[in-house]
Amino acid sequence: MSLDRPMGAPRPTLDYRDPAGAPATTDAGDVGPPSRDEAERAVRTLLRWAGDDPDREGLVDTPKRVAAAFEEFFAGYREDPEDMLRRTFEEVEGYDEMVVLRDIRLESHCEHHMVPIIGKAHVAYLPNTRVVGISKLARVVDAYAKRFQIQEKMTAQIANTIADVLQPKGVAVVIEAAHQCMTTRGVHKPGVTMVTSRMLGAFRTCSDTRREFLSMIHGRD
Ligand SMILES: Nc1nc2c(ncn2[C@@H]2O[C@H](COP(=O)(O)OP(=O)(O)OP(=O)(O)O)[C@@H](O)[C@H]2O)c(=O)[nH]1
Ligand SMILES: [Zn+2]
Repeated sequence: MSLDRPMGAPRPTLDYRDPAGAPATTDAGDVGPPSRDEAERAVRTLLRWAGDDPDREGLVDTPKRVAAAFEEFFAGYREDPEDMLRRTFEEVEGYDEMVVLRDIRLESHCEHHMVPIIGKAHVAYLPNTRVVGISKLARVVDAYAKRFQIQEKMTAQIANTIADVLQPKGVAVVIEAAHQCMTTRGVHKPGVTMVTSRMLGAFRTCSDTRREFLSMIHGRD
């Protein structure tokens, strides 16, 4: 079944570290993944650029630590979100009501400034005979969050992947997040939260369904 997809259906793109993908080339002529040593040297350069001495005791291991931190922050490039949703369960006694996972902690990085985007995601779907393990919905959120992102794209990617793999009657994703590029630099507006949503299928076409979802994520006691 096809879901209403007004903005097209971008598929997850393979990154340069995926063996199945072609190596990416940049304007600087870089091809393929840099070595860890290159990455650490780049961090040294940034430390010097910031005005500090990368050889002083407190900073000497920082390039190593930053490289290791990047492996955590950007683990999503090594994950396949579609694969996470392949295992489903059918013995649900005909359960066909909305399944909502709310308040999923979201940790991402802004692709413009490489600083954190911190917030929460709410994900819902209307099952079409099959359900998926709920942890998998949170894993899909992580797989897209742990990349360089803008919030709109991340919201759409999560919803589109769930729609493509589970083929449910509808999918809804809402993300509420604070962007450190706005709170700790630039325009300096602490407390501002960006809210994005992607509604597909019944969540898009049926206002009652959408309202039920929104009241489940916001109308709490
Ligand atoms: N739509 C959208 N914009 C974002 C997101 N994250 C950061 N931005 C914005 O991306 C824009 C980048 O603007 P530029 O003018 O290229 O960069 P800049 O000079 O650093 O801009 P300022 O942040 O205004 O200082 C800024 O307005 C950011 O607030 C996001 O997830 N979605
Ligand atoms: Zn930013």
